[in-house]
Amino acid sequence: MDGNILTVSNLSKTYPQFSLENVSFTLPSGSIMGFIGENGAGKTTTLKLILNLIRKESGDVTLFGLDHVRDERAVKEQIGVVLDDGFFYELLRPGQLPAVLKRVYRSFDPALYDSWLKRFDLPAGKPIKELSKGMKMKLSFAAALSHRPRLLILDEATSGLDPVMRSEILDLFLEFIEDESHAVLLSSHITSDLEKVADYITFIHEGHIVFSESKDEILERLGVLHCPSGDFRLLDREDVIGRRENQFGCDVLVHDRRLARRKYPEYPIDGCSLDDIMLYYVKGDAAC
Ligand SMILES: Nc1ncnc2c1ncn2[C@@H]1O[C@H](COP(=O)(O)OP(=O)(O)OP(=O)(O)O)[C@@H](O)[C@H]1O
Repeated sequence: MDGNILTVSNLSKTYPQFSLENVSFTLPSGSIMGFIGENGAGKTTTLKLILNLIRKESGDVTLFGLDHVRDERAVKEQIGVVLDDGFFYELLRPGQLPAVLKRVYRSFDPALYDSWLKRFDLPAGKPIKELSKGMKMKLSFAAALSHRPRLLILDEATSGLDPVMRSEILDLFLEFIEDESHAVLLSSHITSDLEKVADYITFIHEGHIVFSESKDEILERLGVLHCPSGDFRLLDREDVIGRRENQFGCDVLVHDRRLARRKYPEYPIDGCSLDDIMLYYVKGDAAC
């Protein structure tokens, strides 16, 4: 296996009104990747394709050096999954889950599961359907972590949690990847969380990958230039990702803020956030 826990190559899937086209990215061991994109961009579809929960049309997915379809059992044994679309065991109680989980995962560790229940303050005897959304999410984490996976795949898994619990889960991710042989892939709309913990950001827009890059590099490179609306046409189009008009003029997301500072010293240029980047790509207008 190379240094990547996950390699996705040219993954495609077509629904009647949506297609995911040639999605490719790699997730190195020892890292956390944030998967971002607007509602309906294709995040859940990509994660479900990786997990072989839905059938791909074309492309390859390799996890731990294994093929995700041919070696599905061995691959699943090493993944912890938390999806946002409900918990499957509503009628059971947390204390009854080990009986189910040990049939699914050979390496399921009941003592480890109990320790997660305690750490998350979860009642073993309460029916799952009576737990709050946040408690169900925490229970999903306990279940996902108790077979000692090497990769966590999480779809909007922190959105129902309060800020204190979210911060605890983010610390848990950092702890999880510490030994360099684990990794986390998480989709989230809470980009401030990703700014705190992600090493890489993969941005998907309308079924296409816009970029998959080191978070620090992307946040250091891109910037927002402010100019009077009439001056926008003076900028080289190749420097511009998108622009937004406001009452004071025009804000322009540029590919390289250092280069833009040299080329356009008359205009102020700021750094940008992941939210800015999504907003300009999704809603920004690049036309003069
Ligand atoms: N089973 C399906 N049949 C038809 N279309 C589907 C199906 N599942 C998803 N889609 C469509 O695929 C597109 C991408 O959906 P997906 O759930 O992957 O987006 P997402 O990026 O996870 O969005 P969100 O942030 O809202 O969760 C949407 O237009 C959705 O309607």
